[in-house]
This record gives sequence, structure tokens and C-alpha cells, in this order.
Amino acid sequence: YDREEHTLRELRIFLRDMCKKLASNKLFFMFTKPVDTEEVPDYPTIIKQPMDLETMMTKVDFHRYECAKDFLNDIELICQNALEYNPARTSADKQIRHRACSLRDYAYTLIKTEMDTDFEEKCQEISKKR
Ligand SMILES: O=C(C1CCC1)N1C[C@@H]2C[C@H]3C[C@@H](O)[C@@H](O)[C@]2(C1)O3
Repeated sequence: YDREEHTLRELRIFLRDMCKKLASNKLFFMFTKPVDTEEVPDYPTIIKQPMDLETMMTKVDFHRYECAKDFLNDIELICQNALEYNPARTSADKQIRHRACSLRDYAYTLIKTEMDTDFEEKCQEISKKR
């Protein structure tokens, strides 16, 4: 079967495992589902591009990521959204911002240590010419 499709399938398997590991870490429970706009009606007025780990798992299945960099861009989005919507010096907001930074650092390190550099380069080459 076409070599490029085989490479992208292997990427999806890897990214599902990354998503699962991040979503199963109790520290990151607040990032696992979309922010409830019924509960938080002003959220969509402040955050224009919401993102969460469940949505990212769906994006993997819909072939929306062609390399790990694209996946990490959405992790960065989760982090930035949390920092922007929860800026106060209250302990609740501080904890959310600390968790957001932990999610970002943990995801980068997990991918950096578990992913073959050549494999990611191959994915980015495929992505560039599509
Ligand atoms: O930004 C977030 C999530 C945390 C990272 C993503 N939320 C916005 C609300 C403010 C704060 C307290 C609760 O009202 C809860 O609904 C939220 C969810 O946390």
C-alpha cells in the first residue's frame, strides 16, 4: 500500500497514544473536554479558537494532522487559551496557568523523547507537498 499512506497511518497511531497519555494524566483533566459554553457563556467571546484533548483525538481520526508539529500547535492552542481566559492572580487561575504550562512542556518532551526525528522529518516533507 502507498508508502506515504503507511507513514501517515503510523503517525496517527503514535498521536492517538500521545493523546491517550495526556488525557489520562489527572493533572490535565481540565483540558480533556471543550469548555462548556452553557457554564461559561462569555468563553466564546474571548477565546476564538477553542481546543481540547478530546477534539484533538477526533482530529487524529479525521486525518487532520500530517506531522507531530501540527499536533503540538493544537497543544500550544490549549495552553494559550487557558493563559488568556484565566489571567487573574487568584490561586484558581494560577493553578490553571501552571497546569497549562505543564501540559505544554509534558507534551513536547513526550513527543521529543518517543518520536524518531527522521520519522517526523518524513511526515513534514509529505505535509509540505500536499
Ligand atoms: O479555561 C477553562 C478551562 C481550564 C483550562 C480550560 N475554563 C474556563 C472556566 C473558568 C475556570 C473555572 C470554571 O468555571 C471552569 O468552567 C473553567 C473552564 O475554569
